[in-house]
Amino acid sequence: MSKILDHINYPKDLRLLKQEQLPALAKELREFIINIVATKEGHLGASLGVVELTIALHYVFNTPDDVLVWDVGHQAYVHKLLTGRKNTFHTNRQLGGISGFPKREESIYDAFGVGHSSTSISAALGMALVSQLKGEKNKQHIAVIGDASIASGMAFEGLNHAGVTSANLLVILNDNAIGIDPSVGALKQYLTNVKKGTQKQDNIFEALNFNYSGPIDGHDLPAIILELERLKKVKGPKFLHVITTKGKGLKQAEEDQVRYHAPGKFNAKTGELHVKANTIEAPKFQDVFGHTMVELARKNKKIIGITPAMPTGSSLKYMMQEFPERALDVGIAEQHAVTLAAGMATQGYIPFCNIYSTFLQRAYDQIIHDVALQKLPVIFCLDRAGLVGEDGATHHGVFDLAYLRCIPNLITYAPRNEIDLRNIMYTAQLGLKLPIAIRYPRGRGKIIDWKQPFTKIEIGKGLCLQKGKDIAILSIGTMASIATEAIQLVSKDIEVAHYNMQFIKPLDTALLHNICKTHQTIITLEDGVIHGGFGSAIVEFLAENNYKNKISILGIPDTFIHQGSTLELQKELQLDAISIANKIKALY
Ligand SMILES: Cc1ncc(C[n+]2csc(CCOP(=O)(O)OP(=O)(O)O)c2C)c(N)n1
Ligand SMILES: CC(=O)[C@@H](O)[C@H](O)COP(=O)(O)O
Ligand SMILES: [Mg+2]
Repeated sequence: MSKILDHINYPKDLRLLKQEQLPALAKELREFIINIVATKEGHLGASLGVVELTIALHYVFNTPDDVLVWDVGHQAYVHKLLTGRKNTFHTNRQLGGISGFPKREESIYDAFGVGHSSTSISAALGMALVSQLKGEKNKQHIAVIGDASIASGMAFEGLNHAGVTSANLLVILNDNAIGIDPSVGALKQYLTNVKKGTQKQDNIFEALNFNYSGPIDGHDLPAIILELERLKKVKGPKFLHVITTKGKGLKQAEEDQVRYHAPGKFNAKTGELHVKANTIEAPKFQDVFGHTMVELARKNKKIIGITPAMPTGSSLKYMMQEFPERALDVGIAEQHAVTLAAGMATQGYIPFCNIYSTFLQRAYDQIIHDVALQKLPVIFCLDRAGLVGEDGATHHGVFDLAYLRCIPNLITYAPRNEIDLRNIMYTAQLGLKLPIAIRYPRGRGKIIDWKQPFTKIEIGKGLCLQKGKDIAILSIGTMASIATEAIQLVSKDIEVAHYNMQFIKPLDTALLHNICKTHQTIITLEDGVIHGGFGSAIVEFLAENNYKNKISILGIPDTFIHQGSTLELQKELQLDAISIANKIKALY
């Protein structure tokens, strides 16, 4: 029997359906998403939770003329299927495929590019205000934002502004009471009370001048459609509170919402996760961070762990389990996390502030103004540094070396392996006079036996990993292991020296002088942008000291890098061992 979804490619097809057909379509959409995500991986729970809401939005509103902005965008799979991407959805998040997030160049239905949270209200308000200026009276501008994302500062800034405008803005709060991990904070408590009907104080959103309605059941299609039809005719800022269940329709995803946020491969029929064969693997850097935090916190009572909404992703959850009062999830609040850490450091405590490299971009002024300028010894642990893979351009942590290196007082270090990560964490909590940023990649390292006794690392010291007279490679962080492979590939013909500089700041200038004097040709290797990053630091050193060595900078070129597996991207960017070996040969 032909399915309803077979006949739907765009919202215009959807709008031809009778309302009674929509629940069946919702079921088909869930099956479609489950079947593909089960084998191709991706974000699951969030999209399963907004199937009815997405259908209703495209059914009632005249998209793309009415604009729909998804916050974060990890929940936009249904939107993608209903807006021309059903036949390419199997390429979701893969090299050359469609993006896992809404992206303007991908579709006119993707009104705004997303990936980082809490931007939707500001973006939709911007569009709404321009509509007003253009005299477009009936156009609606809709921001769909989750309960964790709305608690972020940026979202509040947008609400605060919108409330004093007459913009045609509809903010839809998709409240499923969870982010990736359970939502936190006073706003979450407020929303829970609203749901339970026990909220005593005034409605926050009405107090901000929004025409508020809800909470309504976000899986009840007739109820949502009725309410959206009503809101379509209301002018000015409106706020609809919708209650949904993350993972709706897949038992396991409803029951273990954290795991099924992005579950990896699973059995589409049973919902069971694929269990890996029992092989001994090197740990994830994240787990090295998480377990080391616990170990250090047991001995040093002044240590505090901070994460903005990523306790599971960062593995700070281990410390949260053992020391709940000293390990804090502050919600999606990167700026707050940094300044909170700064405040704690003024009191002699030792905050480890763990933030994904890409999300720390949000808190740039806080690093400069609140931490570095005041020489506060905050320990930044920058997770997901370098290429992150399938999340793509919005999430690669490739800018940090460049954006941190120019900040005075900030020590910047990239561990070569798991043991170095442990040791620098140990070193940092012994007491530094300055802040330090420690950046490490997503995923597994290479050392199975990583839990070695702690050793102090000398700040500002690089390492000679291999001597060689012909060419010197200067690597940073985990790129060292790719450099090692490349050197092996050419070792029959070329003697390549390998230095892992460890610190981008302060640079080991004594070692650099030595390298420049003994090697005519130098290659720098980093998993960050080549403009302003590690290689640039070495070029500056050469220029400042009048060295005339031949130098080649390998890293991320001056362009945004799309999605793909990290290995695929490394090959494409010629940052894999074979490409680097070829580069060495070409320079020899
Ligand atoms: C600035 C920023 N910080 C952190 C994240 C990581 N992140 C992605 S989704 C998410 C949770 C979002 O929760 P919510 O808004 O409630 O949406 P839901 O997943 O429940 O639909 C987080 C923390 C991000 N994308 N952007
Ligand atoms: C949408 C989003 O920002 C997160 O879900 C992100 O995809 C998590 O990335 P990791 O899988 O690397 O934790
Ligand atoms: Mg949520």
